[in-house]
Amino acid sequence: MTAATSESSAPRTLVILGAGGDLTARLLLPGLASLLASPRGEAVRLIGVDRSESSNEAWRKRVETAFADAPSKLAETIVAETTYVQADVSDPASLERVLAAAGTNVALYFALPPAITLLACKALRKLELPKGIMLALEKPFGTDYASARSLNRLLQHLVPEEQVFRVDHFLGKSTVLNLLGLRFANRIFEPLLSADNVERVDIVFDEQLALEGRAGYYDRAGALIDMIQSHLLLVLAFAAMEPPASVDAEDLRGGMAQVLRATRTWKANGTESRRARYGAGTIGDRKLPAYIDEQGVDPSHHTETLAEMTLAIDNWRWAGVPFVLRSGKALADTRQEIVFTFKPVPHLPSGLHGMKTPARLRIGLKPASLDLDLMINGEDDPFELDPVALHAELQAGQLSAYGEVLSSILEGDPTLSVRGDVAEQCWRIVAPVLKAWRKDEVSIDTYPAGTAGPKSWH
Ligand SMILES: O=P(O)(O)OC[C@H]1O[C@@H](O)[C@H](O)[C@@H](O)[C@@H]1O
Repeated sequence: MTAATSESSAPRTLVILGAGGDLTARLLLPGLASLLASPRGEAVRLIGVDRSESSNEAWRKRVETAFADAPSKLAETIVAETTYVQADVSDPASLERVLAAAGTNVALYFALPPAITLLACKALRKLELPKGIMLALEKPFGTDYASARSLNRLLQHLVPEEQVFRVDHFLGKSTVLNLLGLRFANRIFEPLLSADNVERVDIVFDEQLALEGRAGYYDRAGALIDMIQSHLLLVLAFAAMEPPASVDAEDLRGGMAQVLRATRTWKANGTESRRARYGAGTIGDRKLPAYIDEQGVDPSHHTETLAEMTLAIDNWRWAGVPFVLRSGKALADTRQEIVFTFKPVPHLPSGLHGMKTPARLRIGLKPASLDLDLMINGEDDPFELDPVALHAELQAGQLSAYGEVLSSILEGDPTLSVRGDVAEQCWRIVAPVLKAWRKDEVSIDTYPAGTAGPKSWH
């Protein structure tokens, strides 16, 4: 695997910019703990950086609390040694202090909103960076195609591409990575996965979770940018890419870029897309207000909480097959899967009857599972077809998705991070839909929270 290594053999120092934030507490620190407690854990130094005044002691307590669920010797050492630096990351002098504290073998994790990450990168341009420094950036990477391109250009001035980690935790999900083994290590599915046999592909990520207090971020993003522009397009890349020669960073990311470059909205103007927003409702025993009544939401943003878009892939393998990507919040069920629906057989022998559902291959993202839906001869009337499902439950990986992502950053292996051109392609693909929505060419529907979406969509 391609690995950007530092010459120093000192343990890597992970510097979290935005240490006081929600992402650090909810995902990064628990992810780090899961990595440290696994056989892949290695010694690492940790420095927390934020603009608010705090102390080493208070920061240590936060780390200790976040590590509580996955204790390990390595975690104990980190807690004992970790330090906190108060700094304004947009100020070069402050960042210089941070880098001085970090030493030589450094990974800088920007756990910050995109606008602040941009300011921090601009400030870094004024400094001499330690050789081999890794820069890890959270999604969303830019706010559109143009801003993603200019952020990429800025990063190019800072470090070589293999030292940039555009984090998308879906690439760390064992269930997404399963696609590679399933497709490329078994002869039985791959030859079938093409326009010759597949009628459509659905990539669905429906959640019961609602806004969960994230208005500050979500009300500007919405379901399309939050889930489809980033995560689901990467899942599509894994589901549709050509078999790569290897799974190293060059081949895998090259394969993803190639298929995404061939991907476009089904209609050039993006008006085949659909969007909706939840109204008041109940999920289980949780009563939810309408999205627009959630705290911090500005109704004038017209933010959607459910988005669907249909894509075409203009290449030999997939020409004419619709890929339907959909994700929403506050829905009745958690349905998170990739479904390949196969075309009808060329000829059903006359006399065999009762063909109800097409054959389907379903890959569950949460929980990890594999299903093959088939029609076979029924028990009573041997010429009557009945549906049958072959079902396998798959083991989820030992590491959380963030544990996997952090492991690759600490090892300096960019395979599971988003390459710059891939991030740009993802923005290019959704651009017609964003434009159509801004111009109100696609109406915004509503659905009561806790239902399967707008009635008109069924
Ligand atoms: O199921 P996971 O791994 O938490 O991923 C889904 C989450 O992914 C995040 O990136 C989105 O911002 C969330 O809105 C979403 O809920």
